[in-house]
Amino acid sequence: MPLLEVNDLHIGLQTQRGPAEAVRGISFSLERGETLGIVGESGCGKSITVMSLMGLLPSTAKVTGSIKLDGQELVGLPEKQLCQLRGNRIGMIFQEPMTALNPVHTIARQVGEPLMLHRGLTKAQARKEALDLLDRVGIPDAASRLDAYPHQFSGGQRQRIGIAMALACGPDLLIADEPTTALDVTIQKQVLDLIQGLVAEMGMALILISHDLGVIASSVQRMLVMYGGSAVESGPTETVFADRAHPYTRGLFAARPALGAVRAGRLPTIRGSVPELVDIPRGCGFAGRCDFTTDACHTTKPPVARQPNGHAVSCLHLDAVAAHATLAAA
Ligand SMILES: Nc1ncnc2c1ncn2[C@@H]1O[C@H](COP(=O)(O)OP(=O)(O)OP(=O)(O)O)[C@@H](O)[C@H]1O
Repeated sequence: MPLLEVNDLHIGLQTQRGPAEAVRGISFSLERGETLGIVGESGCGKSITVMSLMGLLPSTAKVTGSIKLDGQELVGLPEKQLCQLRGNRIGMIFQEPMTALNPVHTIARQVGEPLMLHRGLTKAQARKEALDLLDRVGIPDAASRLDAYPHQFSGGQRQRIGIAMALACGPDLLIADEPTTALDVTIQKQVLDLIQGLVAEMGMALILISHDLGVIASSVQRMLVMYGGSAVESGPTETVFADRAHPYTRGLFAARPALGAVRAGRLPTIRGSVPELVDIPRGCGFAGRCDFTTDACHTTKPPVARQPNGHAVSCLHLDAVAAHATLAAA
């Protein structure tokens, strides 16, 4: 049985322009210790998808479909039971570390709290464990800083504290939502290396959200490309990188600056922008921006074409896209 199994997940939200679907029938699974990256432009539904795994959606959100953790259904689970999973079986690292940290509590209390709540440790035991964790994530001189407050740390150190909190109870699944985006470029790699090292060491499964394809390439075994609340392409990372079968995936790769390359002219962009939720076409979400669109794309949801190696693509015009790619490469 997979550790996580998401099946036909739909998430409806209330927006200023009325109710709309932010996630439109997404399915994926994750084995124990497996790593999955989710990519896509801002507003594609990446965060909403992982928030639903944590039971952290707005109370007005309507969720249908299934999310199973070790076979246990999470959709519809009462808040009290979801709370027992959050921070215990599932840990989350947020883009902005202060999302997880409370500015008025010491870091010893914040890192130790999940251990008292979920593992029944005493205050003294939790403090000792917090010290070990803070050492492990690289907080210098952690013993003398246990009673310091979040604002007394740098951004990179705050993210390390957030990582210590997420890992405190040894979760089976770690979710990292753009964990380095808010940090200085100089420390982004250190924090990413720390997460990767801990994931490997602790044998956790990882879901990493990133808009940086370089980060995805170096960090995860499988990837899922999201657009308009749907998975347009997914599969082993190297296969998706090699094939780029969906026009949206191709657009993301084309818009990526090549490392060390001398740029001649402007970088290509994907024309148009991510539509508002209420404006996403009924058929393929990408229809409004795609060069291969026909009338059918606006009305027909493309079926998923799945290869034996797990590479899956949803597009009505796969042959035309592939032929165009071959011509462009020649
Ligand atoms: N609480 C909410 N109420 C209404 N709409 C929301 C809410 N949260 C997110 N949305 C909308 O849902 C869509 C998906 O948002 P989401 O944050 O999941 O995107 P994302 O792909 O993670 O982007 P980013 O990288 O910017 O976080 C967006 O159109 C967003 O405006």
